[in-house]
Amino acid sequence: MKKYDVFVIGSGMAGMTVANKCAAGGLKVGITDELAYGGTCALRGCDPKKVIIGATEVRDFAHRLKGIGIDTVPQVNWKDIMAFKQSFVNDMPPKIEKGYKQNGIDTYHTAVKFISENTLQLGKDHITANNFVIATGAKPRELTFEGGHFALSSTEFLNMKDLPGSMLFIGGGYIAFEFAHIAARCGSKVTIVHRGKHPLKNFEQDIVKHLIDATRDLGIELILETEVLKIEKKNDDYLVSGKSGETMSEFKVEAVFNSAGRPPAIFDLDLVKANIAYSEKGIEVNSFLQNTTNKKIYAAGDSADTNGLPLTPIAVMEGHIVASNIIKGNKKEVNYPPTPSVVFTLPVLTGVGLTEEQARNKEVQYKVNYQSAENWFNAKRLNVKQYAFKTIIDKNTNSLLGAHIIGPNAEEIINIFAIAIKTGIKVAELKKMIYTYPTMASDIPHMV
Ligand SMILES: Cc1cc2nc3c(=O)[nH]c(=O)nc-3n(C[C@H](O)[C@H](O)[C@H](O)COP(=O)(O)OP(=O)(O)OC[C@H]3O[C@@H](n4cnc5c(N)ncnc54)[C@H](O)[C@@H]3O)c2cc1C
Ligand SMILES: NC(=O)c1ccc[n+]([C@@H]2O[C@H](COP(=O)([O-])OP(=O)(O)OC[C@H]3O[C@@H](n4cnc5c(N)ncnc54)[C@H](O)[C@@H]3O)[C@@H](O)[C@H]2O)c1
Repeated sequence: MKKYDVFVIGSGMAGMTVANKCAAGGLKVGITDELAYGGTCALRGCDPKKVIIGATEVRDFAHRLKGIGIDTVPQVNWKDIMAFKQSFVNDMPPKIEKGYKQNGIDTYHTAVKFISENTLQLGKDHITANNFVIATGAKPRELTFEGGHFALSSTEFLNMKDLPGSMLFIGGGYIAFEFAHIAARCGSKVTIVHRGKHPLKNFEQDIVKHLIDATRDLGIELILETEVLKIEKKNDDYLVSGKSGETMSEFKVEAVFNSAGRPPAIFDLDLVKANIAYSEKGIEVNSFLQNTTNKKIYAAGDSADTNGLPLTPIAVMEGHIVASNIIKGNKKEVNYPPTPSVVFTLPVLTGVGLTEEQARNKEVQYKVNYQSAENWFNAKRLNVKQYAFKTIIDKNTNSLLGAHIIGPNAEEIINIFAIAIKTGIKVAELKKMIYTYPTMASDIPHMV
């Protein structure tokens, strides 16, 4: 039986970070993944999505300036942008595996299961290790209603050879909004069906309202307070049934996508055999990211039940903490800085720190600046309809508690607000900074 100091399950951002750092720290490391090395972000998430969005940004910008400087709005060439996207995806797995080999890491390509507290079944082989790291990420929620299996995943969206003429997204979260905007700008007729009253429920709802307007302006049908309960195949189409109160509604589309959430990918690992405590949210861990019941086990990224958001930078951060605790003993406790989060629609929606509702529920005196900035120079020169912000300021310390923006380049600007919250810089100081002009950042002093 092969024995390792550390064996990592899952080669996404979390697993890769742990494996490379532990190997650099002199430990004997093995890693396995049931899919190609690279994980969700690089192969079927953030990166390929962002490459495709590049093309839709050109179309969106041209559309805004049509008749005021631009004559024709270009079409997105789906096949070409998909080929460009694929060039990034194809590069990753061999590059990552080469890096592992150079670092002396043993590489495997098999799904694993625990057979005891310190043994894994890997194909026909057994492997033992002083520490195991569960970094298996998350998978699309299984849709258990009738015909749920007809719904395609976000991965299948990112691999579509041709764009269907119409499509429906189940659930109104990140994936639905981002992919719906891509598809609508590439010419598909899109519907989003969300069960709750408020889509993107963890974002500042006054800012989400502007995205709802922009989404409907784009021609996307956004159906709220409706739960999808059935999908039927009707010749080449799908009939999707939803329920809102006592009212049933039906939608006929060429493709249906499952954007109903992503639970942790831990339920096939036979965790009980290894005495590993877990919940629906992931592997249960203490502040060192070590499992609460089996001390040989650590977890990082989307598969760990932590207070960190299921986002790439958090997976990387947790990976570093796990590696450090394995190498040097439990010394580093996880402590999440203010985490900016982005919905890559056009316009971009983003936020960091407390929402107004969260501030209300805390014992803190705060003031709110909420304003539409559609008449500001930046909105007018770019001809954007949706540009708005909400900042929440602690009245006692005069520092920022939260910032929420929809508008051009908001995905970049929000990082400045994240630094402001983390450092506790006074609003007066933030206002006194010199910002390049005319840029989106030059609006910051007027937002606080
Ligand atoms: C469509 C989409 C878009 C996203 N966009 C963004 C974004 O723009 N920004 C952002 O910050 N985050 C984004 N995310 C979230 C981000 O991708 C994840 O938070 C991040 O990839 C988590 O990294 P991880 O290492 O925990 O898991 P993963 O990257 O999912 O890696 C886990 C790996 O474990 C493997 N695995 C699972 N089970 C087993 C098993 N039993 N045996 C062996 N291997 C196994 C999987 O094959 C996978 O490769 C997006 C997610 C999706 C789905
Ligand atoms: N830009 C980004 O950072 C980014 C982009 C994409 C995905 N992600 C990550 O991926 C995760 C999963 O994204 P997601 O969009 O699938 O999930 P999500 O959790 O953001 O949203 C899913 C929504 O679907 C609703 N829903 C579930 N079943 C339904 C049904 N039968 N009918 C109607 N509505 C239903 C839920 O109420 C929920 O609000 C996110 O939590 C995020 O961490 C991040």
